[in-house]
Amino acid sequence: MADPPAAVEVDELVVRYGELTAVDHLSFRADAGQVTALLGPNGAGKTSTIETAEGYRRPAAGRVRVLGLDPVADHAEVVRSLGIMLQRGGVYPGIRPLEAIELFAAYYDEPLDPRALLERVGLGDRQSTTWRRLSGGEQQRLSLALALVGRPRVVVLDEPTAGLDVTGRQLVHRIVGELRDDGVAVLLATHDLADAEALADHVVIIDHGVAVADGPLDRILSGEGDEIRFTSTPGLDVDALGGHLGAPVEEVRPGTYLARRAPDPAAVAALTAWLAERGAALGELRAGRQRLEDVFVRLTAEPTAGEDRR
Ligand SMILES: Nc1ncnc2c1ncn2[C@@H]1O[C@H](COP(=O)(O)OP(=O)(O)OP(=O)(O)O)[C@@H](O)[C@H]1O
Repeated sequence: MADPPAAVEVDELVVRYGELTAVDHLSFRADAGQVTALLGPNGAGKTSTIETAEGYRRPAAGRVRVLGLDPVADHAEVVRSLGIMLQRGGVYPGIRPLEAIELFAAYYDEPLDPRALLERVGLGDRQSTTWRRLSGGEQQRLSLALALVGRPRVVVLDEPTAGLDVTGRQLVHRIVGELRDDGVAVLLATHDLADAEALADHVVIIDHGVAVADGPLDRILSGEGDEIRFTSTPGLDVDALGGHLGAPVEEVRPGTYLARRAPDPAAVAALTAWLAERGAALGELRAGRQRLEDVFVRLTAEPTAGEDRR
């Protein structure tokens, strides 16, 4: 059976600025009821891709479809189905949160209730403060509310937790979870890899305009699978430990170790017994599943001269 149409489909997309190719034959899809994280170092091409999906930029080649529509040719229709959380403003500085939400709500046939939405983003007690006097985190919350008011089927969040306190961050996490449960496609561009690891179902990592990883989060984190990563006292005898485990062990950073063997319970037991015999500490222990940050760094690190990308 054919796959259902993607909420966002990026197909061999090329975006150029003069001589510079910012996005270079990029393909990926974001589906309904899923959070798709778009990750990449500064200048990787994330914003260029998102702006093309929003219809603000024309592809030099390839194409983008949002709910099967062309974001440039069908702009008005795409904008009605798309909720975009802008990083900065986009509203008149003298406007108050409730007014802003009511103003945006007027564009839609069946908007969410503005007062309830204001409460949902934790701004119930900021109704009469003007935008310019809201704190940075409060402005972020209002931007999120404005993205949601039209009940969008696709939501684009650009750094939604940047500058938010712990409560604000938890609130964004909860709302993203609710959107996913409601069948909304969420496209999340972020540099916060802990956020991406906590929220994403699907991950696309871009580097120099090219996808260097694209797949379900679980598959990306399981990677080659055959490794145990742990932290302990720096300077452990890795050769002796390797002999004990029957696999090479490397101290990848002072106090962070990688044992290249299948992370079965026997191997973990052998490792912890070896550490206990020497009175060595055990900090973080990751068996099989890598951290998204480690995968990201490995895939996007610039190779130094004479070194291959691993
Ligand atoms: N309007 C523009 N004119 C010229 N070059 C641009 C323009 N916009 C982006 N670029 C360049 O295109 C490349 C990709 O930029 P883009 O903003 O898409 O990356 P990004 O992944 O969103 O980066 P960041 O994480 O820093 O926001 C960069 O080299 C950037 O300098």
